[in-house]
Order: sequence, then structure tokens, then C-alpha cells
Amino acid sequence: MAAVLQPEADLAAPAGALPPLARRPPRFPPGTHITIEGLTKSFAGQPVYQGFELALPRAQLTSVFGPNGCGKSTLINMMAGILPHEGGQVLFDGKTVQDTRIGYVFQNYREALFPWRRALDNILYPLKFIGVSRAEGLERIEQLVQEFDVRVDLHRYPYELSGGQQQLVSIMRALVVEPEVLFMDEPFSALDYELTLLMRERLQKVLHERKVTTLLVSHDLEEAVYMADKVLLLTRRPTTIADFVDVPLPRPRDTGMLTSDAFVALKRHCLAVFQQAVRGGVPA
Ligand SMILES: Nc1ncnc2c1ncn2[C@@H]1O[C@H](COP(=O)(O)OP(=O)(O)OP(=O)(O)O)[C@@H](O)[C@H]1O
Repeated sequence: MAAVLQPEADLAAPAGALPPLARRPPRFPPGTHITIEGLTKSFAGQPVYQGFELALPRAQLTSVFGPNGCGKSTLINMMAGILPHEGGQVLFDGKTVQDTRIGYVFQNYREALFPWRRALDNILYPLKFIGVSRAEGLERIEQLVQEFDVRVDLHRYPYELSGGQQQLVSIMRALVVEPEVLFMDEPFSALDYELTLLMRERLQKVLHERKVTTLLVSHDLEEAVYMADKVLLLTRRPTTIADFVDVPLPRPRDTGMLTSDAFVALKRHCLAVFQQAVRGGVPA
């Protein structure tokens, strides 16, 4: 297992030259869960990330938003260990992704679920890799069904379920392992608007109650702000951080919030930063 990160221990100065401890700035903000340092990635010689740095807070949902093709999926896929990177590191409480329990919800739930397994067995599937019994798994699923407060027959096969129900199954499968970190890549983009509103509302409530550190890639600014504790706004490639915006709106949230003054003001700010980032300018 990787050594636990000592937040202040690796400042690159010779021992004799260190300033007094009390005056040294913290390496990462208090409450940091995930640290990304010097992340470097290119495709066909074209850089996407060059020395990318970021600290992500524990138990909060960070939405990732930016121009098309700026590398949102690439970022979470590198973090989740699905995609290799050329340089830098991503640590979770100082641990590598291999030593971290993660969940991942794909955009395309149709391809993500096993069609030959009933919904229940799709959800139970990852538990066999972490040594959780079927009985314990069934208890966890019952708990999830209550938290989401939805009616879905988990004895059905995926093709017998609606799109929203299938994506719910896929979300439950990611949560049943009780992940330290959850990654979601546009999980609602294939759902109709009514279902999207319902799923957003339920999911943000469950994730907040479970205190899961979450990364959500979204193409929809309304969704990005509504779901988030923080919105990470990215620039065009090579990708940098345009802004990392706090969303201090109360939870649980519902659709009424979408028209509140505070929500609209936050969304307006994010839109202005995004437009600057698309044009390649420096946000005001
Ligand atoms: N395997 C690959 N080979 C070559 N180029 C790739 C590969 N994967 C991604 N890219 C390119 O890298 C860039 C970032 O891709 P990525 O999918 O991460 O962007 P994104 O911000 O999630 O995109 P979108 O907004 O379209 O969903 C894009 O220009 C994409 O075409």
C-alpha cells in the first residue's frame, strides 16, 4: 500500500532552508481527499493536460464542466485508473487508485449492464471481488432502494426496464461497494428531461447523505451547478482550470432551486467563465 501522504512533508526545499513550520503554507487545503499533481497526457502528440494540478475536497460532489473535447472524460478516466497517463500522480488520501474503493457510472447504461443478469445480480456483481456476502449485499441493496425511494423490480432483466431504471441499477451497482470515490460520466444524458430531474434530485440527496467524494462530468451547466458542491470549469486544450467555483446552496435540493436568485447568479458566473474559456481569454 502507498504511504499516507504527509501534507507538508514533501515541500521541495533543503531541510536547513525550511521556514518555521507555523509560517509554511499547507501543501493542500484542509479537507482535501484527492490530490492531482503534475498530470500529463497527450493524444497523438497533442497535449491535453500538461502538469495539471488540483486538490478535491472530501465528501463533496465536484462537477466537471468545460468546452467540448477539453478532456473532461479523460480527466476522470485517468483518475479512475481506466486510462494511462504519461506523467504525474493522482492520490486518494495518499493512496493510489489501486488501493482505493471506487465506483464508476458510465454514460451508456445499456452497454454497462450485463444483459444476461437480472438487475439484482448486476448490482451484486462487484461485491464478489471485495468479499462481501450475498446476504450483506442484499441488505445493502434494500438500504439503497429505501434511500432512493423508487419503485423498481430488481428481479427483471435490464431490457425489461426503462432507461431511467437501468441507469438507477447502474448507479446502485456503483454504490453497493460503498465507494470512497464515485466517478460519473454524464449519467443522465440518455434520459428524458422529466426523468433527469427526478434522478438528479434523488442522487444528490443520496450522495450527500452517504458523504461520497464524487466527480460528475456534465454537459449541462444547470445540472453541473445543481448537483455540485464545487464546479470545476476547464479551458480549451491544453486544459487548465478556468475557475473552481463554490456552490454553497442548501441541501437537499429540489427543482424549485433552479429558479432561485442564488442558483441563477451562480449559473451566470459559471457561464461567463465558460464563455471566456471557450474564447481562450482569461476569465474576469
Ligand atoms: N483514445 C483517444 N485517441 C485519440 N484522441 C482521443 C482519445 N480519447 C480522447 N481523445 C481526444 O482527446 C480530447 C479530450 O477527449 P474527452 O473525451 O476527454 O473530452 P470531453 O471534454 O469529455 O469531450 P466531450 O465534451 O465531447 O464529451 C478530445 O479532443 C478527443 O477527441
